[in-house]
Amino acid sequence: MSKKILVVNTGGTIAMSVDDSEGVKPLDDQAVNKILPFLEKHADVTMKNVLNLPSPHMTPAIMNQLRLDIEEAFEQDHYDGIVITHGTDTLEETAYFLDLTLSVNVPIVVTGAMRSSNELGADGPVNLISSVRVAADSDSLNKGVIVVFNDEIHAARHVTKTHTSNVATFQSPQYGPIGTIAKKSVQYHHAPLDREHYAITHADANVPLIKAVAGMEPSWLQFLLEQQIDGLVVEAFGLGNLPPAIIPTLQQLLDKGVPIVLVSRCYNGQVQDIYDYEGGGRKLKEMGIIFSNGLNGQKARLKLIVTLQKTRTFKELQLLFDQ
Ligand SMILES: NC(=O)C[C@H](N)C(=O)O
Repeated sequence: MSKKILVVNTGGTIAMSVDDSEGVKPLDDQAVNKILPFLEKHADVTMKNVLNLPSPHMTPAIMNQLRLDIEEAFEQDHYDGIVITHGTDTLEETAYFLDLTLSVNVPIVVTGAMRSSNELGADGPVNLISSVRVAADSDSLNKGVIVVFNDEIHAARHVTKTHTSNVATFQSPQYGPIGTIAKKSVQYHHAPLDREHYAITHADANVPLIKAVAGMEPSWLQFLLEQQIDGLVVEAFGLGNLPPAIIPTLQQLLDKGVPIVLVSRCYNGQVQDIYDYEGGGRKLKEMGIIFSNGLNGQKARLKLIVTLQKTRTFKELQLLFDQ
């Protein structure tokens, strides 16, 4: 019997077309629907157009609404798997947010396209067919939310967009893909070891992300002191070190009870409390800054938005960021 798969469309280039001036725009009617007849060979597919957004318009609040829409659709009708089509710019963020929060125990696949629907060599149709095949494969159970793109399967926690235009843009720099898609089969090589789930109600915490650069001025960060923020993520240098000039600003935020999560600008490795000079990781740890374990900045921000609903205590947040 063929598996029941729900395809939830949210927009992105997969649902856009290129015009004569080479501008790419969202289509009124989602182009993804045209792919439906090609999916039916692989599963019993239902399509729902829930949004038609370029993914730079995505917000954590919209991601949370998407989670609720998926949970509601799943309650109404039991599906064997769910595929979400999404713009690639923030695809890793929505995939990771859903990985942390979605309480649906079937394969969840996120996909998209780098080339618009009417471009030669459009990658949307093949990515969508691969995603339906992966969602319908029982080996895809218990892998967390996965991203299927360019014949590869990636864990939401590790995948990131690495190229502005190449169809092989999605990579997991630290660990590689967890599986590949062959002409006739789906093959997993390994599974993500750590799975986390947080039951949340909303996703509206105000958490900015800042990136360290050489010669950073404290005045650039004045806005952090002037507005009410719930948390902060800082992309530090290398192993987790910062310019000493910004430390007093961070200390003021900590004194106000604002949790600060540290990640690295490097896309491999983890931040660690090693360097003992001014601004070095060891000093940052002593100040109470929370060290993340290998998440990139944009994902650490989402994890902080989610975990702030559980606790605001620095020590407890550190335990959650150790996972
Ligand atoms: N390839 C894409 O989907 C990029 C597009 N700007 C988006 O994220 O909506």
